Amino acid sequence: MAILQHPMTMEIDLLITPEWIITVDSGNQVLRHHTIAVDDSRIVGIMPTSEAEKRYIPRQIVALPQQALLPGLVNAHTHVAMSLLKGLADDLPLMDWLQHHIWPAEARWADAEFVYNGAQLAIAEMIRSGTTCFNDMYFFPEAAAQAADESGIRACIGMIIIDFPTRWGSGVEEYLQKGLALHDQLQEKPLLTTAFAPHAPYTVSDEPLHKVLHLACELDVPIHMHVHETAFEVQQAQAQTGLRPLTRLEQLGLLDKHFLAVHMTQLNDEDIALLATKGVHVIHCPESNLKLASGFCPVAKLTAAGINVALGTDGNASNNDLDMLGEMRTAALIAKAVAQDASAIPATQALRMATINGAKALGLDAKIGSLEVGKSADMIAVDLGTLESSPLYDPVSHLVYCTSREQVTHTWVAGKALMINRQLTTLDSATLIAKAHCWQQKIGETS
Ligand SMILES: CSC[C@H]1O[C@@H](n2cnc3c(O)ncnc32)[C@H](O)[C@@H]1O
Ligand SMILES: [Zn+2]
Repeated sequence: MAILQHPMTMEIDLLITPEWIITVDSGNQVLRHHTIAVDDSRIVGIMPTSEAEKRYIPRQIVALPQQALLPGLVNAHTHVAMSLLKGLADDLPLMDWLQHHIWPAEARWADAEFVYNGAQLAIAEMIRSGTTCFNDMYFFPEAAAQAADESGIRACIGMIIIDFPTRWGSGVEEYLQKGLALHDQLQEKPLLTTAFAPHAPYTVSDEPLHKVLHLACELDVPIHMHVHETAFEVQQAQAQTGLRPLTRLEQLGLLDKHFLAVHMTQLNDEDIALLATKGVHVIHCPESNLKLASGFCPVAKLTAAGINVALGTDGNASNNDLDMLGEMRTAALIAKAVAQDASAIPATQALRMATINGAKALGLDAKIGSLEVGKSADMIAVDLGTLESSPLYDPVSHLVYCTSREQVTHTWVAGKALMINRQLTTLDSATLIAKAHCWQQKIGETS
């Protein structure tokens, strides 16, 4: 028997009707009484609910009467495996923390299993706090890639370069060769991309940077590096070479729209003009910068100069969480203090930094970063009907200034639900906690 259908009806995977849709498109729209339609991993429609109900025959319907639906958060700089070192060494400045605590611990413990277990733990924390894409820099990137692939999260995996031998390899040539092999392998993984990740100006010499530049151009992938993180870094480079690190990178030809400069707490007006002219992306990690007392990134000045500023948590050993909602709030608050201007980085701008700006930095903005027809369905739902969120005049204000990560109820990547009503679908929390305790016992005994 033929079933009569509306002439325009279409079978699709999923219809979601939240209380608010925060698009983060160019108009920063906040829509009510609207529904989002998803099919085959992509957003196929955003329209008034009454219209969507007529137009689609969904295989699944999700009603979110208290929630805001927004693009998944993009953590544009992290070291996922370092979740296993969370709280191991606190209250120290960067170089003391790295040289006397973190590097020795990594030399002892950071093998493939450590990276795989740490990455799983971090990915679970990120999915639970609304991050749908992360940009990583760490040894054994193939283990982080495997954890990301199995979990269903989107990730940009760093092909690291550092001048000294580590458990992952004997030096630059081996790192490059292993990184390129991983890049080839990941071509068949639609959610995984790669970036070159030379560690920092003080740990990577000119020759490897030349090679990175050449290969990054050939493969058309971003380059991601810690730069101008502390005053000491800049002073030491000037004393040793006569050049500020950023000037050296410019002379090497690295600065362009493929370059992601992480931290950037030490910037003068000339540096800012250079970044703007070259189209460099700045990745701001305010909580790591605060905890290590590294300095303040002048985000309001960078934004005013037209520079794309995205947000990262940095690793769990310097933050000590991977909470992008919290990072967004810290970024908005600290920008006002640094600029001595309460209007610096308003809530809409902070939300863009945590979403579309991260997507732009990673070269993924045609795919993710906003809720628009044609983009991948990387989305999160946040409960704004809680006591803490009441009353509510402006959902974007609440998302930035008064929402905790426990209010994230659902997380989707490419249309697949990775968390439903706070239950992870691809990872088992109890197993991850047990594994973390095993590592804690091993590492704790020796530190
Ligand atoms: C080459 S793998 C990444 C390497 O970076 C270290 N690291 C973590 N956080 C920071 C930071 O804020 N500045 C510099 N280096 C950092 C991490 O421990 C790995 O050794
Ligand atoms: Zn870092």
